[in-house]
Amino acid sequence: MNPANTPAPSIAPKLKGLNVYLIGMMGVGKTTVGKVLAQRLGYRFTDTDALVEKVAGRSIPEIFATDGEAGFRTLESRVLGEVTTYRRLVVATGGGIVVNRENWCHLHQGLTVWLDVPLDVLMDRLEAERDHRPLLQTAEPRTTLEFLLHQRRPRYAEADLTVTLTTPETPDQTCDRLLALIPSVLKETAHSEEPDRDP
Ligand SMILES: Nc1ncnc2c1ncn2[C@@H]1O[C@H](COP(=O)(O)OP(=O)(O)O)[C@@H](O)[C@H]1O
Ligand SMILES: O=C(O)C1=C[C@@H](OP(=O)(O)O)[C@@H](O)[C@H](O)C1
Ligand SMILES: [Mg+2]
Repeated sequence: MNPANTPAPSIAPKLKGLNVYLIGMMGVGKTTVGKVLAQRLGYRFTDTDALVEKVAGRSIPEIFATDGEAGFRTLESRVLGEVTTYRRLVVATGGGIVVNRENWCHLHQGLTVWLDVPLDVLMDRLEAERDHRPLLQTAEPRTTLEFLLHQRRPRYAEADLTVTLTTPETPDQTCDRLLALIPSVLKETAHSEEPDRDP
């Protein structure tokens, strides 16, 4: 296992340029862990939420307010399609990206990783950040989160890898466990090496 913050040079070549897509509920740490993972792999990091905001020129709450969830999902699918034309990316996705079946055509081109974190931990983490998550602007955010997780769990379970948080750990420790699991799902012959393309 790698000590925290050290690169993982032996894993990156095994990925042969495949993008890594982090999926899971709001608050599981896709954005936070994704940044660390990219650093460790020597990959670039991107976040579909940030790309949606850039394309729209508005924040996610503003997009939901003006165009509704449907408008947001259209933009999200579009940026995901664009992201998949690049290689060597760690991609933090938005929690609901798994719901649209067509998005899986893109996600399945890379390695998908479900970060699974208990609901209580999610609620604690999201308490101070609910303003940034329009879907949690309800009278009973915990019930909402529980309902969404129930609906989405079968989709998240389609990931190539699952990393479940059982005890509190840092994003680096989550990365350690994830990096250790990656070789188990990579076939030696899968995906030939191709040169990088500039964005
Ligand atoms: N391993 C962790 N331990 C404690 N807090 C974390 C951890 N990972 C993420 N967080 C915190 O949880 C919140 C949500 O994390 P974020 O990366 O935005 O999740 P997501 O992108 O999955 O919605 C942030 O405040 C972040 O600092
Ligand atoms: O779960 C969802 O449907 C959403 C999750 C958010 O991203 P995070 O999962 O990064 O919070 C963001 O895409 C949007 O608010 C909708
Ligand atoms: Mg995020």
